[in-house]
Amino acid sequence: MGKTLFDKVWDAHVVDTVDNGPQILYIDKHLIHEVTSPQAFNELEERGIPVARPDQIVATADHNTPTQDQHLPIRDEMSRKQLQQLTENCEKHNITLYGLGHKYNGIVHVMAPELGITQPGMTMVCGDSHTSTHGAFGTIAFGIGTSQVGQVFASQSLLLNKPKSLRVSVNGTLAPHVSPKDVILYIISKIGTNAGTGYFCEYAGNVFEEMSMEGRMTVCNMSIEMGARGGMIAPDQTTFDYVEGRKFAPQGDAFAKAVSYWKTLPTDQDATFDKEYHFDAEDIAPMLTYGTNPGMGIKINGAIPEKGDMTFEKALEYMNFKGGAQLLDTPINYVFLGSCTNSRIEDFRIAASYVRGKHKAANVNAWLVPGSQQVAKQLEEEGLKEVFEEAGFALRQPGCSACLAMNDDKIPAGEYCVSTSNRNFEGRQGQGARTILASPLVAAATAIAGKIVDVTKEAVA
Ligand SMILES: CC(C)[C@H](C(=O)O)[C@@H](O)C(=O)O
Ligand code: SF4
Repeated sequence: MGKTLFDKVWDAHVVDTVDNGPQILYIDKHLIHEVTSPQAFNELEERGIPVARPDQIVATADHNTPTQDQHLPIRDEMSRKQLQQLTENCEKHNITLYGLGHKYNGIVHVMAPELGITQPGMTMVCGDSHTSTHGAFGTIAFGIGTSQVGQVFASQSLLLNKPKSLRVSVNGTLAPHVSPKDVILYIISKIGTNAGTGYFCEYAGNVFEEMSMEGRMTVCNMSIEMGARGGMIAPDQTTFDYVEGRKFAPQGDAFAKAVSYWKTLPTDQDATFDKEYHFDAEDIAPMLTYGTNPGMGIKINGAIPEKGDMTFEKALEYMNFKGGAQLLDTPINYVFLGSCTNSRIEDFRIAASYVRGKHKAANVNAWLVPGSQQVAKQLEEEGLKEVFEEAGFALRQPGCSACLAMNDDKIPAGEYCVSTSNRNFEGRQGQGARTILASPLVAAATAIAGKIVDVTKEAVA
């Protein structure tokens, strides 16, 4: 029987198998950040265990970093301490850290791919659920808990039960205003936030084949929001072209050799999956969420369902929306363009193409937070910084920012925020804040209009 992409990468990393039990998987790359690493370092120290492969670990500071005045000492004590601790731990254990202000600093799931740290066929982990992002490269990448972070520090491997396999196929032609974010929000709205529990997902079909790497990362990023441990897309020429020439990618002959291996990874024709879903691209429209989990999504010109269960009712109450209502024309005072879902250069190019020559509505606070220093630099080089500044957007420095509001970037209670991030949980963007998830295009259009508008009726460059 044929093998799936997941099987091939998994099997290539099995170090040992417990009879009828879990397997020990070798981990190629371990990414760490300030929030989930300190306890793991402490545990190692308490037990006198050294870090097994410091050269396979890369650290960044992203979650609670300020997005203004990053050159100044951090005011927030908790944030300052966490970053200090990360710096000390990395120094002590010889781990490369791209700390605040470093030219490679950024959100872990943005900076690692852009540096070529993420490569097809790898196993990658991070103490962070959106590690699934890296699956866009045909990589087994998933989030782990703090005790597992310790396991990987100590052994560069993990004890794991092999997950079941799930394939989500989308074929056909997407309408012009439909972006990768809409594709994944649509999928989750259809299958729910638990459909992937216990599974590792592969996205297949011409829609993903035709997507850029940025788009594939957006899709894989949200795999965790449908409950899957991770999501992957078969590596192809788009992947190889993206990886080639990046700082930590193999160079010259080594690259050619790697590509010939990567080409063997796509799922075999006769491989089977434990569960499959199929969708038509023609059915997908720009999406919005109306509730408090990413599965509560509707088409931009659709209506909120009339009725639902307790979770639904509670969500509507929190969001102050009515069953059966449309979201179009809802006044919006906050727009957040950022997060590891949508803070790559392509996301901002799309937003800029809409914003160019326009100005944000007077009621809107529009924040644009690049995913990394390199993206920030690109914004400048491509003249997009100017476009956004002229439109009245506030450009901040890289970090997770209002995606989870661990720093000062909080949405006030009761306010709606159209956000390009991945989670709309209660209080996610600040206590009492109401998040509406959307694509960069929809977020940009909202900022200009000061309310939700039907982008499908607009011409897009
Ligand atoms: C802080 C971190 C552990 C968390 C995660 O695991 O995803 C965060 O990144 C998030 O998006 O909620
Ligand atoms: S940007 Fe948001 S989702 Fe991504 S790692 Fe940071 S907090 Fe988590």
